[in-house]
Amino acid sequence: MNVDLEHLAALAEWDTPALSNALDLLRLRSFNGGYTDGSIQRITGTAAGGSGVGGPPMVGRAVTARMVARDAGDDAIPVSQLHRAVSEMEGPVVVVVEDCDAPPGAGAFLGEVNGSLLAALGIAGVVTNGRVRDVDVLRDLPFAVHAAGLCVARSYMRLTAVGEPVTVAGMRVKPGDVLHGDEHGVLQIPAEALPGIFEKAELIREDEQNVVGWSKSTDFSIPKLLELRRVKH
Ligand SMILES: O=C([O-])CC(=O)C(=O)O
Ligand SMILES: [Mg+2]
Repeated sequence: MNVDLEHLAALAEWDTPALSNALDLLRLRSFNGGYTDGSIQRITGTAAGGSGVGGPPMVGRAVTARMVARDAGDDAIPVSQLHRAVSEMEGPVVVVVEDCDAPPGAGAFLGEVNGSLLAALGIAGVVTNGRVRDVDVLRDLPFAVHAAGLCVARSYMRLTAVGEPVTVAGMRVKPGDVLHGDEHGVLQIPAEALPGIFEKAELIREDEQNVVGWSKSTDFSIPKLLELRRVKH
């Protein structure tokens, strides 16, 4: 499905909880899927020098890859395949790397060198269930990094596939999928949710702000609270 790039820019105005609520309202997917499960965190933000805390959301379309690192093997493919896939994707790109080792994290794909090359290609972020290194440099690169944590070594790291569906932190991702990420995690936005998601997000924000505003107002009372019926789903 085609994605309007203006809609991608508009997604960056919202945080992941708001967009997730709006997706629930649209009922385009189950309530318990389509987002990362908390086993990965935002390691760096998108602002120069940024930590994982604060900073603008990451928005882009997925370019996918698989890697292994724990043991030696002769299944490596050239990293140029990834660079080609990034350069051919229309719009901002989030590179999604599934670390296929069990357990993952023996060696990093993303560090200073791979990160600098991807920065030169203008990517919006990297999402991996694996680990990353050279974190001081990653903090200064102009894209967000979501990963399971940091690691020391490269080990036998190599890419083994590009352009295949992958699963990262419980989230299934296909090439071209729209991803939105912030401190809370990464959310997949079904293309058919655009542009309707914005109206739903506004509705929910109004509803929530009414309740929050009331909780702080002089009109608030415990009897009224006990009468309040907020039923979801
Ligand atoms: O050695 C690797 O490929 C990973 C890494 O640290 C870098 O990209 O700088
Ligand atoms: Mg390095």
